[in-house]
Amino acid sequence: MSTTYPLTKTSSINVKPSSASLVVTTGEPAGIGMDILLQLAMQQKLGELSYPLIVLADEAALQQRFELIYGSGVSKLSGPLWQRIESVNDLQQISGQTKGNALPQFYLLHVGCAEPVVAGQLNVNNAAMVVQQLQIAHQWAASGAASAIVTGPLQKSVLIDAGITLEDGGMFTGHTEFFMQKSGCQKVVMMLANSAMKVALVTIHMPLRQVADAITADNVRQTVRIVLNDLRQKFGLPNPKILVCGLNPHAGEDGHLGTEEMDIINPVLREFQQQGANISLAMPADTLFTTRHLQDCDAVIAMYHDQGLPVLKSHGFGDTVNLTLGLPYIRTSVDHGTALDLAGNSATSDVQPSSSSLWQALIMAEAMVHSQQK
Ligand SMILES: NC(=O)C1=CN([C@@H]2O[C@H](COP(=O)(O)OP(=O)(O)OC[C@H]3O[C@@H](n4cnc5c(N)ncnc54)[C@H](O)[C@@H]3O)[C@@H](O)[C@H]2O)C=CC1
Ligand SMILES: NCC(=O)COP(=O)(O)O
Repeated sequence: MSTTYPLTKTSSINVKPSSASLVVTTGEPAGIGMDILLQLAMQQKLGELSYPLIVLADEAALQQRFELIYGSGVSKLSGPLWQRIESVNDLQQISGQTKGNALPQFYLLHVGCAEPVVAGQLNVNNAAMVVQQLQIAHQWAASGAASAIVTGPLQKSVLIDAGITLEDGGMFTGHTEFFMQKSGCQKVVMMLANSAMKVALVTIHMPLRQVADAITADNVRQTVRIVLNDLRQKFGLPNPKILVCGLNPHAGEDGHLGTEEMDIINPVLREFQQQGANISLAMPADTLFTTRHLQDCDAVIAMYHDQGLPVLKSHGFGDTVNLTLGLPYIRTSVDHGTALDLAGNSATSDVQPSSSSLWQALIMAEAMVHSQQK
């Protein structure tokens, strides 16, 4: 039997009795972000979360994506997928209404695209809507109206092509830098985590040619400080063991293959060792990432993006979480990009929710909110 549209409902609804909520940005509208959210909703996963989900997306694009993936007649739909709200305050106002209707899987705040969305086709004219989602999410999290931000993937290149910049006028390089600048932080750390390992980065989105110059004592020191602090506070590890990659092959081979380890990285790491931190000196990255070293270590600090992340993703692409350490609020994200080749493709509709990075990012954000509320 098929169920007819609309998928939203406008009558009174219940929300879970909590003041906490997770705000989800769906990111690039032509990409896979909305698809994965809809899959989780269709598989009744989102209702398992302890906190209501407020999703930022263009409603027409969301409806259209649903039809592309599932067709226009759906037999599995036992309740509304979403309830449209106009502002985060609506969640508080509707929380008292209990008329016995089934809960929606999520609450939708419509953020309109300038032009119709075509799955898989980037449109520079819709880039402003992507950044608008980030601005709303930041405002809500910074004001405490939302408890955490969970981001879907965006296409950095289309934002750059649209002339969108970071707060300081610099190139739009990613969510991490966007939220850092919006929050007035001087430094945050990108960490990716899965069941095999956690990898944090000293430098994030920059050309390889600039990386060596960005490995300064101050940068390494701030990275280690933030990682230690957040492993203690967010992951409940009172004395985490951290291994640190060198920058150069063989960690510089005693200065014959580069001197950053001797001159910059190790002096900073010795400061932390002297303060009692369980942290290594710079190790050759190729052998650091072996089972013997990884099995009893809590986190790895890598010097640059493609030193650490390919190893991590080879152990769990699709169920890794990207999180930002050092922000004044919780922010988790998917590990994958916009996957334009998969957007709107019905073949993705049977993805296993437990192996979805968005699901992992949601449950990690939920666990962090929960531990903060204790
Ligand atoms: N969190 C974010 O906003 C991220 C955004 N990006 C951005 O995404 C854009 C595209 O980047 P790419 O390097 O092509 O990476 P990508 O992750 O979009 O795609 C790489 C390959 O992985 C596949 N793939 C991606 N997600 C998948 C999923 N959930 N399940 C199965 N297969 C999946 C794609 O089909 C493609 O073959 C870039 O603009 C990049 O900056 C990349 C990583 C994270
Ligand atoms: N490799 C992760 C990535 O590029 C995502 O970055 P961000 O948008 O979370 O800053």
